[in-house]
Amino acid sequence: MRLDYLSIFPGYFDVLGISLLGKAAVNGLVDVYAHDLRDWTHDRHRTVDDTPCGGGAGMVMKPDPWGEAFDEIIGTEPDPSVHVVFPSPSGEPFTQSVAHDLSSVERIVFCCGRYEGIDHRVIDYARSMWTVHEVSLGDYVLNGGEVAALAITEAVVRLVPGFMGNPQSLAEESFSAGQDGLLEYPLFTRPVSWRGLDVPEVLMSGHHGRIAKWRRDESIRLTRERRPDLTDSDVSARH
Ligand SMILES: Nc1nc2cc(Br)ccc2s1
Repeated sequence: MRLDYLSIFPGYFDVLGISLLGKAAVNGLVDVYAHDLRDWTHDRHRTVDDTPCGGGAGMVMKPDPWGEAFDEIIGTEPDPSVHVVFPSPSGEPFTQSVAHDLSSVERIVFCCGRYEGIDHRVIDYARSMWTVHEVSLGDYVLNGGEVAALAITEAVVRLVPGFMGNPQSLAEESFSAGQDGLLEYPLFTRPVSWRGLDVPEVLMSGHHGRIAKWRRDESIRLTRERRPDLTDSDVSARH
C-alpha cells in the first residue's frame, strides 16, 4: 500500500516512521510519502491561499497548486483504483467500515486542507479522476486535515493483512464485525486485586461460557448507555 500526504505542514507525517507504522514501512507493507504543497507554487511567497469569492472571513486554498501536485504525484489520467481522501468537518462519517474498505486498496492520497478549506473545484476535479472520500472524524473543527489524516491512517493500516501480529485481536474490538457493532466489554489483567478494586469473579472462574455471556452482557450494557445510536431496534431485539 502506497500512502501520499499533501500538506503545507508535511512534517506532521514524520511520526509515521515510529512504532508499528514504522515497522510496516520497514517491512514494505506500506510506503509513505509526504509532500509540501508549496513545492507547486511559483511566486516568491509560495502562496497557497486567497480570499473567498463572495466574501466572508478567512482564506481559501487556491486550486492551482493542488492541480499541479496531483499531476506530478498521481498523474493526468483517470484511475478509480487511486483513493483520494479529503478530511473535512463537512465530510461523511469516517467509520470502521470505511477503514476496512480502505485497508484493501493499493493507493491512498491524503489531501490536508488548512485555512477555511480547499477551493471546491479541487474536490470536483479529483472526483472526475479518482475515487474520492470526503470524511469527517466527528463534529468538531481542527485547524487542518493533518491530524485527521494521521488518525485515518492508523485506523486503516492496522487492518492491512500482515500488519497486526495477532489478527484475532482485531475481531474483538469495538465496532468490529465480530462485536456485532457493539462497544468492547471492559478489560482486566493481573493483579486480581488492585487498590481495593477486584477483577470480576466470573473472569477468574475459567468457565468460558459464563465469561462469554458476561462479556456480551457488558457490551450490550455499555452500548445502550453510551451509544444508543448504535443500537437500532433490530439490534436491540437481538440483544
Ligand atoms: N474535523 C476537521 N477539521 C478540519 C479542518 C480543516 Br481546515 C481541514 C480538515 C478538517 S477535518
